[in-house]
Amino acid sequence: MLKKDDIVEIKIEDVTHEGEGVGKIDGFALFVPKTVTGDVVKAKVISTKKAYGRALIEEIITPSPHRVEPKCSVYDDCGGCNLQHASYEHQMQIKRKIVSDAIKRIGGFEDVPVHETLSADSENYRNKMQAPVGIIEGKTVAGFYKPRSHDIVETESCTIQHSHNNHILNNIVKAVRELEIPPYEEKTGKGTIRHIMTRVGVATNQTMAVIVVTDKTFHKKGDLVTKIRKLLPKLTTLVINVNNKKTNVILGEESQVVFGPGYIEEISQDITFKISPLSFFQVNPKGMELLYNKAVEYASLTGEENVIDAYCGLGSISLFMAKKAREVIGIEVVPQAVADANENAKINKIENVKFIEGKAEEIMVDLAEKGEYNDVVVLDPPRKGCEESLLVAIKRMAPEKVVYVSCNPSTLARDLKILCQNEDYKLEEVQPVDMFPHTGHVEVVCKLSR
Ligand SMILES: C[S@@+](CC[C@H](N)C(=O)[O-])C[C@H]1O[C@@H](n2cnc3c(N)ncnc32)[C@H](O)[C@@H]1O
Repeated sequence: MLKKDDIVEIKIEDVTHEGEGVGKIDGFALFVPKTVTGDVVKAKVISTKKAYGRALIEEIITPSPHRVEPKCSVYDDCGGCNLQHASYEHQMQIKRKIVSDAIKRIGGFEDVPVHETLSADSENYRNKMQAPVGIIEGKTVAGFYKPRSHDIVETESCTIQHSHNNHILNNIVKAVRELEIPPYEEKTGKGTIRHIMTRVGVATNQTMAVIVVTDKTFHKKGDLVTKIRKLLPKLTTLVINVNNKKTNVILGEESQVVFGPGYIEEISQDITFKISPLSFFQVNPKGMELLYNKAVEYASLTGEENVIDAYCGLGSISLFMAKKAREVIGIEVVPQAVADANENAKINKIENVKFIEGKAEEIMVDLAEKGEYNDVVVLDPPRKGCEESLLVAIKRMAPEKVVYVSCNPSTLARDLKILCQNEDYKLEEVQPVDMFPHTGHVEVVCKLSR
């Protein structure tokens, strides 16, 4: 039985859905971050449970043929990426296997085709950055957390971020540092600046910065705005967001637009999207197009269909589908996202969509009880997946097609199993899409038919 501080030699046999390598010692599973299948490493055990433990690399004895030199200078410490040490080709194989394993093990589907992972941009692809601000050795810094901690790793040039995001972050941190505005300290609850969020409209070149603070009337606010305007003359909008709660949630509910419109726009396949600070928008615009085109293909639209887009965010899938369907109804819980969705329909002169604000599980149950019929239901829930009541409501509604988009293969497989119980639906095919290169995350789109 292994115990903490043991040093072991281990061959890595697989990579988990969290992007960690895993091997076995006498049947005991050991998870070793930043390893890849085929590595043989010397590792130090840092924690153990009954059937598994975690260990950190001490030395790479034999590197896997899939191992490459990470591009990022802070990769070893940072918790943002965890697969940069694997060749990009191999990352795509890892992700396909993660999806395929979940579909088989959790969903119980043996013979469903899981296609090769689709990929678009793999470097500087992220259009959104959320960086915590803190102090290291007396210096104000921003970056990302170390794995499983809230210790900040200073990051000036994140290799997966769009260059505008890095530039904006560095300059706002410079301004905060020069003005000596205190960063928020989680332990004491003191200080002002909590996070800096930046967003880029890649096709429009519009940029947004959101500074998350504990108090909207903070000392030197005017000086900070003046400095930011000087350092970042091309920044198109600046928003102050107030979050004074003891919470891991980054954005608070109150936002104040300092200059510009308070949102940015992105254009994708001739559709313009207005994106507000609190609205969800896919982080990899090129990957997003691959994903949505596949979702539209799986919906098999002919122009006659009524579609429900549950968990619609600011209406992105709804608008993609609306061009090829009779009508689309989007359902979304965040009021600002619904406001954006309505605005987006208007901007793009798309009239066959409507958006309902509320919880998808409640609205779908309601629609099913009223006997509403729809031809296609699209699901794109957050990581925790769908409520069972929503899946049962879909089965009552009995649309011909369900298109399930997910960023979590485990909850996806759990939900697919429920949809396919009693052969109500058949899972036809599964398409992984690499929306998050160099991290363990993967997006999936599935086609189900009655
Ligand atoms: C993964 S995002 C997908 C958004 C959109 N389909 C897209 O591709 O941009 C999930 C969305 O579900 C929303 N959401 C979370 N819980 C919800 C619920 N119970 N009912 C409706 N929407 C919900 C979130 O606010 C978010 O906009």
